[in-house]
Amino acid sequence: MVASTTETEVSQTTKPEENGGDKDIYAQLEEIAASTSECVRVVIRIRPLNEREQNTLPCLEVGDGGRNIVVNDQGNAKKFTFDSIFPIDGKQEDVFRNVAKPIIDSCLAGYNGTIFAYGQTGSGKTFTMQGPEESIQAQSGDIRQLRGIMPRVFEYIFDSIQKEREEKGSAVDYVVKCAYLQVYNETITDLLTPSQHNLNIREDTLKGVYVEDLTEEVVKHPEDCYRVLRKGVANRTVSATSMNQESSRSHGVFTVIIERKEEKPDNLVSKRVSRLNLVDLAGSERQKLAKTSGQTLKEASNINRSLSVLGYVIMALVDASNGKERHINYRDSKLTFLLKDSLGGNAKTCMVATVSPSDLNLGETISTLKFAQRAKYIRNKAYVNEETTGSLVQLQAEVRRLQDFVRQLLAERENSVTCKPANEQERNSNELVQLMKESESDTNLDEDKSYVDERSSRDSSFIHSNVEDTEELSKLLACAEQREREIADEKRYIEALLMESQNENKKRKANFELLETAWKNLAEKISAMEDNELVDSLNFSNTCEQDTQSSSDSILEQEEAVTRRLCETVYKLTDLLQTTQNDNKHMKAQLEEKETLLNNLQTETKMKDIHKEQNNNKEGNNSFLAIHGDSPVLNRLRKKIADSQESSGFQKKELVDESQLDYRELAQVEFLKERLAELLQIEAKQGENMQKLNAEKATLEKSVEKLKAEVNFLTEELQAEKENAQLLREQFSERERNTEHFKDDAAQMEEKIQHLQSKVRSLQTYRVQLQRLVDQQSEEIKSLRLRAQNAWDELIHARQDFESQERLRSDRLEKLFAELAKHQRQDAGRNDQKAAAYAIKEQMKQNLQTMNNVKDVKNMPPLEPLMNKALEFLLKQASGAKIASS
Ligand SMILES: Nc1ncnc2c1ncn2[C@@H]1O[C@H](COP(=O)(O)OP(=O)(O)OP(=O)(O)O)[C@@H](O)[C@H]1O
Repeated sequence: MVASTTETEVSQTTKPEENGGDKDIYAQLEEIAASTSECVRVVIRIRPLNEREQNTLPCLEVGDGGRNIVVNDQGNAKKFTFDSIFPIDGKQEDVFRNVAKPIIDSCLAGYNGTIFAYGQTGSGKTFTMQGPEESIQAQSGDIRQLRGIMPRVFEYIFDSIQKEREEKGSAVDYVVKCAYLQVYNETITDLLTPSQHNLNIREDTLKGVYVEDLTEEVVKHPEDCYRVLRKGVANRTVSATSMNQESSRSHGVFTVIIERKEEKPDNLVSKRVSRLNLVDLAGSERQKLAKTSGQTLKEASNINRSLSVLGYVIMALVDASNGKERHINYRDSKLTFLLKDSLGGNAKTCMVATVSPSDLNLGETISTLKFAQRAKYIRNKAYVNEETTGSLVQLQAEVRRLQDFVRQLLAERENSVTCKPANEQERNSNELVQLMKESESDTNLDEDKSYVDERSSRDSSFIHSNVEDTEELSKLLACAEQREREIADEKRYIEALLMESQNENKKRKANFELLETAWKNLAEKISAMEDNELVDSLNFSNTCEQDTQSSSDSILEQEEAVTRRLCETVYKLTDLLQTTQNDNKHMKAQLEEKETLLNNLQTETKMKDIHKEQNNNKEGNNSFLAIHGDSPVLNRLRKKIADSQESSGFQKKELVDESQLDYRELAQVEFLKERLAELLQIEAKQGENMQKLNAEKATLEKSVEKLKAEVNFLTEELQAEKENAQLLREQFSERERNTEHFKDDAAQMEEKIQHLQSKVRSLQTYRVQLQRLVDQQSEEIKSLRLRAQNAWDELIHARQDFESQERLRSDRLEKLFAELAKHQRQDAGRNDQKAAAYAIKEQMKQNLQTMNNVKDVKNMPPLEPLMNKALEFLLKQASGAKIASS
C-alpha cells in the first residue's frame, strides 16, 4: 500500500507533464481535497431523569459498543448509530476527552474548530458545554467534576501553550482572545459589551465569517477566561419555561481565538490563527410542550425558525456531499450565517446532541436523533490557517542543503567504489540493487525483481557485509524520496492554495460578472430610461414646462395685451366718457346757462314786449325794470333802461342794439339747442357704445377669467410636471448614487480581484520556482538512478561471468555425478555380490547347521568361524573395490 502511494507521489512530482498537465493536477487536487474532507462528528448525550420524569418509562437503550442507540417508539425499535454515545452516568471528563480534546488539539495545530450542543430544552446542553455556574471556577471537590467543556477547554489550551513554551522557549509566542455573543430574536448582542446590540455579520476571504465590532478580550490565564465566561453568562437571556427553570432563550457562541507566532531559523516567521467556537444553542422545543406564551412564545418561534433554517442548511449540505447541486442558504438566519465555516467549511466540527431518556419526551428525542443523524453526513474541509513568511527561501535553502548532502554522499560512494576490489564492487552493486528495490520507485526493475530477490537471498552475505554503505545510501535515497514527497506535498498544498484562490477568484469573477451584469443592466435601464423615460419625461416636462411657460407667457402676454388693450380701451372709453361727460356737463352747464340766458332773454323779450306795450301804454319802464333777474344782459338792460330813463334818445338806440343782441343770442340759443340735441344724440350713442363696450368688457372679462382658469390649470399642471421632474431627478440622482455605490463595489471587487490575481501570480511564480526545484531534484534522482542502472549493468556482467563459471563448475559436477553413478552402479553390482555372499552365507549356515548336526553325530570341529572369515573376506573385497572406484 505504502509503496503504491509513494509511486504515485513520485510520478506526480517528477513528471507532471505525464499527468495530463494542469487540468489533471486540478482534478487530482479535487480528489485529494475531497479525500481530505472529513465528516462532522456527532455524539449523543443522555441526561439522567429529572424530577418531572421520575415516574415515566425509559425509551432509550445504548447498544453494543457504545455507538448505537435504540429508541423504543411504542413498541417499534428505531436504531441510530453515532460516533459516540454518552449514557446517563457519562462523566463530564469523558465528554471533554472524547469531544473537545481532539478539536482543541486541531485548533492548536492551526485548524478552526466548533463544538455545538443541540437538543430539546432542558436536555443538558448548557450542562454539557458549560456545567453548573458554580462549578466553572471550582478548584476542588465534587462540584469541580461537574465543570463542562468550556472551563476544561480553557485549562487545556493554557496547559498546552505552557508545555510548548517550555519546549521551544521564546521562539513561540501565543495571543489568546475570547469573545462571547448571543443571537436572540435574530439579533446579535455582544455579551461582553451588552450595549453593542444588533451587530452585523461579515464575511472575508482571509478571516472567514466574523461579527463586526465584537469585543475580543485578551486572556492570559484560564481565570481570565472564567471571568469572561461568567460576565457573558450574566448578560445572557435566560428565562423559565415549564421544561427548564433556567432555559437559555438565545444561541450563545463563545469564541476562543488562538494566535500563534513562531520564529524559525533564517528569520522565518510562521503565523497561525485558529478560532474555536463553543456554541450552546437555544432549546429546540414545541411550544405546546414547553407551555410558552407571550414574549417567550415569540422567542420560541424565533428559536424554532433559526433551528429550522439550521435543519435546512444541514439537509442541503448532506445533499451537496452526495454530489447534488444545492445552494446553501446560510444567510437565511443569523445562526447559520455565523456557523457557516463550521458547517461544510473550514473547521473541524463536533455536535453534541443532548436527549432525555424519558418516554415523556419521546417525540423530541426522536426528532433530535434524526437531526443529529443528518448532521453526520456534513463534510467539512478544514485546513491549517497558517502564513509563513519566507518559506520559499527556507525551501530553497533546504533543497540546497540536501543537494550538497547528496553530492557529498555520492562522492564518498564513488571513492569507496573505485577503491574496493571487484568482488566488493559486485557486493555494492547488489546493495544498490537492494536499495533500489527498497526505493520502490523504479518500475524498470520490476522484471528483474524475482531474480534479484532470489539472488539477494542467496547472496545476503554480500549485502550484510557492507551495511554501513547501504545505510548511507539508503538514507540518501530515503532523504531524496522524503524531500521529493515533501516537495510534492508542498506543491500539492500550493496547488490547493492556488486552486482555492483560483476558485475564489472565479467566484469573485462570477460575482463581479454578476455585479457587472447587474451594473450593465442597471446602466442599460438607466440609459434606456434616460433615452426613453427620463429623457422623454424630462423633455416632456421641459417641453411642457416650456410650452406651459411659453403658453402661459403667451397667454399672460395675450392676457396682458388684452387687458392692456382692454384697459386702454376702458381708459380711453372712460376718458372719452369722462371727457364726454365733462363735455356734456360743460355743455349741459353751457346749455343750462344758455337756457337760463334764453329763458331770461325770453323773459326779457317778453318783458320788452310788455314794456313796449307799457311804453305804448306809458307804463313801461318801471314795470320792465321791476323784472327781476341776475343775467348780466338783464342787468345791462336794467342799467340801460335806468340810463334811458335819464336819456330817452339813447334809450331807443340801445334797445335796437339790444334787440339785435337778442336775435344773435336767440340764434346762438338755437344753435346751442341743436348742439345740445346733437350732443344728446352723441351721448345716447356713447351710452349705447358704453353698453356695447361694457358688454364687450364683460365678455373680455369672462374670457380673461377663462384664460385665468386655464392659466391656473396650466400652472397646476406645470407644478405637477415640475414635481414629476423633481421626482424623476431625485430618482435619477438616487440611481446615480446607487450606480456610484455599484461602481465603488465594483472598484473594490476589482481591487480584490487584482489583489487575488497578484497573489495568484506570485503563487504561480512560486509554483514555477518549486517546479524548477522539483525538476532539479528529479534530475538529481534521475542521475542517481542512472548511476544505479550502470552499477546494475556492471552487476549483471559480473553475474554473467559468475554464471559461466558456475556453468563450468556444474558441468564438472555433472561429470563427477555421472562417474559417481557409474560407481554406484558398480556398488550395486557389489551389493548384489554381497547379497549373493549373504545368501551363500545363509546357505552355508544352513549347511553348517546340517554339518553341526552331523558333527554332533560324528564329533567334527565347528565350521562357523571359517565361514565368517570367508564372508569377511568377500565383504572386504567388495568395499575395497568401491573405495578404489571413488
Ligand atoms: N448529564 C447531566 N447530568 C446531570 N444533570 C444534568 C445533566 N444534563 C442536564 N442536567 C440538569 O438538567 C437541567 C437542565 O439542563 P440544561 O440547563 O443544561 O438544559 P438545556 O438543554 O441547556 O436547556 P435550555 O435549552 O432550556 O437552556 C439542569 O438542572 C442540569 O443541571
